[in-house]
Parts: sequence; C-alpha cells; structure tokens
Amino acid sequence: MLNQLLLYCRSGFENECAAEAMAKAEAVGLAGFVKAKPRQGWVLLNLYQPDGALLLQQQPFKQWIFARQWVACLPLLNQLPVTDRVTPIVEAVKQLPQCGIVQIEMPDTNDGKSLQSLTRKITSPLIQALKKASCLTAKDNLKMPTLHVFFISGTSVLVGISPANNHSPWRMGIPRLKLPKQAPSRATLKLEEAWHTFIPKAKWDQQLAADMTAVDLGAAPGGWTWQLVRRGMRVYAIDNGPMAEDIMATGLVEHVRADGFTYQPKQVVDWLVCDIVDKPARVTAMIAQWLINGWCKATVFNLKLPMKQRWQAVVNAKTVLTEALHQANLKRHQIQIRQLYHDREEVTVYIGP
Ligand SMILES: C[S@@+](CC[C@H](N)C(=O)[O-])C[C@H]1O[C@@H](n2cnc3c(N)ncnc32)[C@H](O)[C@@H]1O
Repeated sequence: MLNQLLLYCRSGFENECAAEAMAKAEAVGLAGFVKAKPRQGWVLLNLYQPDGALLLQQQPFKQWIFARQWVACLPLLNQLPVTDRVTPIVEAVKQLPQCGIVQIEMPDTNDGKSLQSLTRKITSPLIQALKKASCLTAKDNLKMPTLHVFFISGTSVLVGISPANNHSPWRMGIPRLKLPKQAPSRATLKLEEAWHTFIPKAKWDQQLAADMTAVDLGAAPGGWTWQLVRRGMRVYAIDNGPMAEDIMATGLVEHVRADGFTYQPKQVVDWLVCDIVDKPARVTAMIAQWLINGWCKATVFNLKLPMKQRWQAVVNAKTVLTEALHQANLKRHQIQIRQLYHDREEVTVYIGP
C-alpha cells in the first residue's frame, strides 16, 4: 500500500509545497492531508486511497512547482539499529517493485548535511544487499523505477519509489551545476538550470540555436546574457546598471539603458528573459504583453515571491499567463513554473513550444 507521497522542497517552502500537494491531489479526486514541519525540507502527503501516491505519480512531474522530487513511500522506518541499518531497510524494500537504480538521500537542510557521512558509509553495503535480494537490478537500468532511501535522521528513514522518466533525474532533486569561471554573476546558474529543467537536451540545438536573438531585461552585470551569448545568440541587454566588460567585448551584446517595463523590441525576438526583481503581478503583466503582442517566441523569467501568500501569488501568475496565451492564440505553448535549486525566494517560469 503506497498511500504516502514524500515531496522534497526548498527549506522554508514547506507550506507552499503542502498547498501544492493538496491542490494536485484534489485535481485528480484524491483526498488526504499533509504533514509538514517548517524548515525540514520535505513534506508528506497522506492519501486516504490505498496506492493513492502511485495514482498521483501518473500525472506529469514536470508540472510541479515546489516539489523537487516525489517518492511514493512506505510508512516511516524508525528506531533503526545503529549497528545494522541495512537489514531492516532491505526487508522493507522487498515490498516495493524491483528498481533499476537507488538514490540514497537526505533533506537539503543543515540537519540533512550532518547525515552525509552516514549516507556515504552506507551506500556500498546497502547497494550490495539490495542487489543480492533482487530489489535492484544487477546493472543500472533507467527504464525501471528509482528507489529512494531518504534518511531523516540517523535512525529513521523513508523508502519508496519514483517512476522512470517522470521524476527529477537528479539526486535529491538538485542538479549539480558548476559556476563557469568567466560568467559575470552567480545568477548565471539560474538560467542554465532553467534550460536543463525546461528544455530536453535533445532540443537544445533547435531551441537554443546560435542564430537566435534575445532580449534580457534586468541584464546587469550579465550572467543571463552570458548564457545566451555562450549559445551564440545576439542579445539586447536592458538595464540602467553596468554590464561586465568581457561580455560586451564579444560583440554579440547591445546594452540598452532603458526601463525593462516599457522597453519594446524593434523586431520579434526568439527569447525574452527577465530577472528583474519586482512585484510578481507587475512582471507577469509585462510578460503577458510581450506574448499577446507576439514580441517573443519563448520566455524564461523569474517571479520574486512575496513574504506571505506565496502559493496564491504563483496561482495568480499562472492564471494571467494562461489567459495571455489564449488571447495570443498560442495553442502549442506550455507554461512551466518551478522553484529551481538556484532560486531563493522566487520561482522561474518557462513559456515556449
Ligand atoms: C537580479 S539582477 C539581474 C542579474 C542578471 N540576470 C545576471 O545574471 O547578472 C536585477 C537587475 O535588474 C535591474 N532592474 C531593476 N529594475 C529594472 C527595470 N525597471 N528595468 C531594467 N532593469 C531593471 C537592476 O539594475 C539589476 O541589474
């Protein structure tokens, strides 16, 4: 019986993840309740329907905003003997379908970090025991479910599964991106992560092509522009602040000192990206105008979330953007919203084909 769905999230966003979980369950006619403690980096959705978690996992994971990973899990295993944690974990895992790979994980919090040496130590003996018990295939098989062993303390663990090709492919739901040395700001990683998250790698050459044009609103000092230029695009960088010299030296960037909220492009561009920190409703209304006027073909932008009613702010933004796509008659465009690992008090939105 897999009626619990474990959701990993950014620490501090448990309430938003819980609100999202309840909304997703309700949308498919499932009832339940969420257990969420502040700043623990995960929430647990309990569904009244046996195997409710598996039913929910039939929906697309990429439409979740605050959940970094989802795991249909067994009841909590606690009081694991510190002398042998492996045996009870394997016994529990025997109730699950065979998996093709295992992720041994913990919450993305300071408490979680203190479990790193334990998870490192247990990895090899646990994998061996899981393979011996045929809980795991002998060789990694990404077409089979992923087994998650999620330590919440040294003696308690949640174990469960996520479906192949409908989950986050990254351990703990976190992509490990390296800050490129030449990039002018750390913010560069937000756009890079957005592409990894929203655009399948096989489509990068087509959707992030060298002959494309882009507008970057709130571009300075140029971390996002740097990503666009790295793909060979020509970029209009809109910001009253200074752009990094190196990026201007590429000859691919035109720096326009203007207000991003009133700037209009001279011709249609392939990409509009925007990292201006302002009220989400104001940014959303501006992006909606770009879509309705057909000024860009695709967009990635950030929404800085207010302190309160953050879930509602995201729901409102989605409503406005859905209406804009409808008005623009962009039937094949999709809206994806996600709190990326490199996002703090914000979410990133992708709208494109
Ligand atoms: C978070 S920073 C952008 C960082 C940038 N994406 C990067 O990767 O380096 C926000 C930028 O928005 C700019 N900004 C704020 N309000 C703006 C507006 N109304 N029009 C244009 N730029 C604006 C600020 O000057 C600031 O440089």
